[in-house]
Amino acid sequence: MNAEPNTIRTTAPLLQQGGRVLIMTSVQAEKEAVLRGLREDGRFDVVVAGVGPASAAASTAAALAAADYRLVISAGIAGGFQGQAGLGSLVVASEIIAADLGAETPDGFLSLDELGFGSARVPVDTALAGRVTEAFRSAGLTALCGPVLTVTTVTGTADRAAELASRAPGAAAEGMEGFGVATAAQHRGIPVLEIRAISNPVGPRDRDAWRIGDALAALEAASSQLPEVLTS
Ligand SMILES: O=C(O)c1cccc(C(=O)CC[C@H]2O[C@@H](n3cnc4c(=O)[nH]cnc43)[C@H](O)[C@@H]2O)c1
Repeated sequence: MNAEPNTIRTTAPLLQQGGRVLIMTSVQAEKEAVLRGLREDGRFDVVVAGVGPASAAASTAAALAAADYRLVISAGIAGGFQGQAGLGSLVVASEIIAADLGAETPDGFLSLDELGFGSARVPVDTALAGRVTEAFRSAGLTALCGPVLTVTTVTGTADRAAELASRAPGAAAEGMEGFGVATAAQHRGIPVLEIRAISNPVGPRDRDAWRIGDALAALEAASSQLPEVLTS
């Protein structure tokens, strides 16, 4: 490990002086959406990490061992919490939280932090996350900055959605890779962002209602803004 956990290295100006950015997606369709948005900007590498935090962490660690990066981004589609993030909108993580990493007790869930085994939260550079969110909005996209949860099981009931929202007040989205990508970046002292495009609501499972095409279009549009916002 090259840095203290929870240390955020300064991130500006990220893409100047030869700085490179690593973007991790879970599947090929997300990678292709990101690449379309980036329009062959050679300062970015986009890698498919696989689904779930373990595969994401292992893939990110391998990529970070192979080249120097100034920033790591976990990017993809995600579920949006009701009242927070609507279908086709974008969420930039203000914090990356492993929402089901802990222990169940008769009195409720205890997080890794409460158990005293480290932290289930990886901080982000909130100034950078805010700048990226503003850039998306300036481009006419619907975007918010809020906590993004990493789960190992996609939420499929209203009760589970409510339980997760109570563990992480203000939770905006849930995906399955952010905490894995962020942990690998944190171990090397490299700043991390998570950018999610909302394909479905977090709640009762209805796969037919997933709007993957709209989410991938939003992910592409968001990616097209990254070269400029990370240069300024
Ligand atoms: O079927 C397709 O065409 C397709 C295209 C792009 C992506 C997918 C996925 O299924 C990606 C899986 C990926 O998506 C994240 N995700 C999306 N919604 C949720 C959710 O409600 N809860 C948790 N994760 C979600 C997750 O990061 C998966 O790895 C399919």
